Amino acid sequence: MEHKTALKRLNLLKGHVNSSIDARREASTATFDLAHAQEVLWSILPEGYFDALECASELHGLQDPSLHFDDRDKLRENSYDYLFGLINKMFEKGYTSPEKIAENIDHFCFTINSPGFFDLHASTRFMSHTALYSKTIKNLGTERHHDILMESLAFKTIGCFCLTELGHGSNAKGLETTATYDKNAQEFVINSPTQTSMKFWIGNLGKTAHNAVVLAQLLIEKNGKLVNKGVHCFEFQIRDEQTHIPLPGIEIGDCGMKKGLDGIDNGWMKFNEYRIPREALLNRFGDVTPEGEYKTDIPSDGKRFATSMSALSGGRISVLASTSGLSLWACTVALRFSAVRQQFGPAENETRILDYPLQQHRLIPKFAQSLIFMTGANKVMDLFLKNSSKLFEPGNIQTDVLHSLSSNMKSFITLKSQETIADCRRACGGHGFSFYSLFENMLQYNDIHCTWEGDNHVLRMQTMNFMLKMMKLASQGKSLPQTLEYLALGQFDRPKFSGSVSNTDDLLLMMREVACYQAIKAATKLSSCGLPIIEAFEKYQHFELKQMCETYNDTFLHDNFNELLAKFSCEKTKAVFEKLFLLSMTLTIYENPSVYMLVLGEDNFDKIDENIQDLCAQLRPEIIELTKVLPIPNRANGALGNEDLQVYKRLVQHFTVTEGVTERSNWWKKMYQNR
Ligand SMILES: Cc1cc2nc3c(=O)[nH]c(=O)nc-3n(C[C@H](O)[C@H](O)[C@H](O)COP(=O)(O)OP(=O)(O)OC[C@H]3O[C@@H](n4cnc5c(N)ncnc54)[C@H](O)[C@@H]3O)c2cc1C
Repeated sequence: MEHKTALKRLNLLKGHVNSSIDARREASTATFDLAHAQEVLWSILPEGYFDALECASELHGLQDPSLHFDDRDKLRENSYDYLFGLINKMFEKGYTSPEKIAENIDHFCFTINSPGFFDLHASTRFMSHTALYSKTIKNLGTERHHDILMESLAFKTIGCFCLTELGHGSNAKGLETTATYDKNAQEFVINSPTQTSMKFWIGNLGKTAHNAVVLAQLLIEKNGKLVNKGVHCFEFQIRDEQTHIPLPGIEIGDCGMKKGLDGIDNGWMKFNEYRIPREALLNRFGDVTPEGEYKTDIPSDGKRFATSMSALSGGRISVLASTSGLSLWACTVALRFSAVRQQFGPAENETRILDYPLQQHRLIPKFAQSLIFMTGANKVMDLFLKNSSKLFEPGNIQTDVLHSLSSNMKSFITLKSQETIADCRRACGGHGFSFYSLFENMLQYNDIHCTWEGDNHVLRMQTMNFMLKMMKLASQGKSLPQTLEYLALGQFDRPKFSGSVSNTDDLLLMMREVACYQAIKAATKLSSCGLPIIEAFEKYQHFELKQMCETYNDTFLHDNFNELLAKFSCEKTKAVFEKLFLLSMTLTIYENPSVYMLVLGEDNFDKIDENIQDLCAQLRPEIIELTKVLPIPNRANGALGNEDLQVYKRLVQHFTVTEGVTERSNWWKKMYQNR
């Protein structure tokens, strides 16, 4: 989309910005071209990002998420209103349609991340319904599931995706729900045979979903015995259309109190001999004939299951986009607040806390790092969309590359974002603890990003396995996927750094060499420790193997940002982004001394500290204007982070609109009982 159109739309979302003295002062010190910076950065966003935001801005009551502090039930209702309101507006304006979404569900999901700035619960609903439920029908279903797919994409049927059970989540192959084929009735009988087999944690299930995709062990009868054909997906109705009560044979409930994300109804479900038609099986990769015979083109149960699950990477990539957005959002709020907040110094003109080097060191490097995360997330989205039509092709290496890359990135970035958001909250002192700062919302939402769409540690193990396979290819001189080409450097010894720690090319080369060295070191450790491979893998998972994965992540992210720098045509603007790039690399090195100290040597490592200080000081005059480069709607920045920097005025506005703030409590008499 044209940058001008995007800017117009983002301005729509700003509301009226009354420029304050603080805001004018900060804008006056910046040296880069804001419009050019936006043009470059927004060019990597998925097409349609601003369509969804524009529709969101037109919905009543969505002006400021920090004014939404309803009770649990109201939050849930509101998030549904938002979901339906937004999608209907997008249909009305012709920005999308059920048919367009069907062409590429992942693309739709990537664009629908943006309205999350207004309501994170509604974003979750979109994801549970579209990225999990509808997408599974599309990927694993066939022609016979077309109508139900289109109903779901028209948002007439709301669905949920039921993999996790009380006893199993990560180990999906171990789940216990059964689907036994009854050839006389040509039906499957769904059962929850044990307490631990009840479906659990399922988003949209507790109170709202009409239908479900349920994963269950498929059992068919052969020679008088039940044979398990492994985990398969089934799509069926779970609630009565007239009463919304669960159908006979199904029990559904709410998972109860959670540590947050109350606007989404996570639910549990138990089956007691619940019968569904044979056609409910999503039969793209395996089918049961009416006579009860199992048919498949992929005979290996393991391969069939892996193929079925492979397209779920899209959900994980949405998490990447969301977590990097949350991290930048938190930095924006904390930086803007810090540019106004004054503590100590001369009585008549106290110092702004962002002018203290300490506050700069806490926030500016995190901003740089989060920006690198965001560009990396968008790169993976782009790669995924370009390859999405081929992801199911047998033997397509790109499927494994994308799966391992996105798993690895999710495992590191969600955790770093969590630290960043928590740091930003503390960097705002007491006001960071206020609901109106929005940090608590961000923290809760990002926290679950570390677990859903695959537990971070479990995901990282999958990357470890893939990388070890790639190491074998590298040792045989075979070609490698582009993201892992550095493995061919053959860096057996610890690299020796001879460049300058202020030169991004030198640091980038070092990062690649270190990543290769760490991978060779990990593979050598595994093969030489004398343990069986599985034991060795488990023993070194948290050490050498983790470092192999972390340096892969660092290398991918910084290589990618380096490519983006080539898109800047304005030298002054490029210079500012080069500083951010150097700062992010420097922070990465600083945060991982056990890997980088021996490579750089003590003297160079000391210079890293100095570089952080210098770069923060150089970026201080730019940083508040830099927050405007982000595609975050201003209205979503709560009381502390508005672009107009009128922090105190907004805080007072926020806490005074809360119902009953100045009223006497209804238990006030108790205050007098001891008198
Ligand atoms: C709010 C919320 C919404 C959700 N929505 C859905 C949904 O819509 N649909 C759905 O199907 N599921 C959903 N889930 C479930 C979620 O996907 C799982 O909780 C997640 O995949 C982690 O699985 P688990 O709970 O089985 O964790 P576990 O695998 O039991 O993990 C527990 C701990 O054990 C560790 N661990 C596990 N295996 C190993 C190993 N081999 N070696 C070493 N350590 C290990 C993990 O790292 C983790 O720290 C949701 C969960 C939540 C909380």
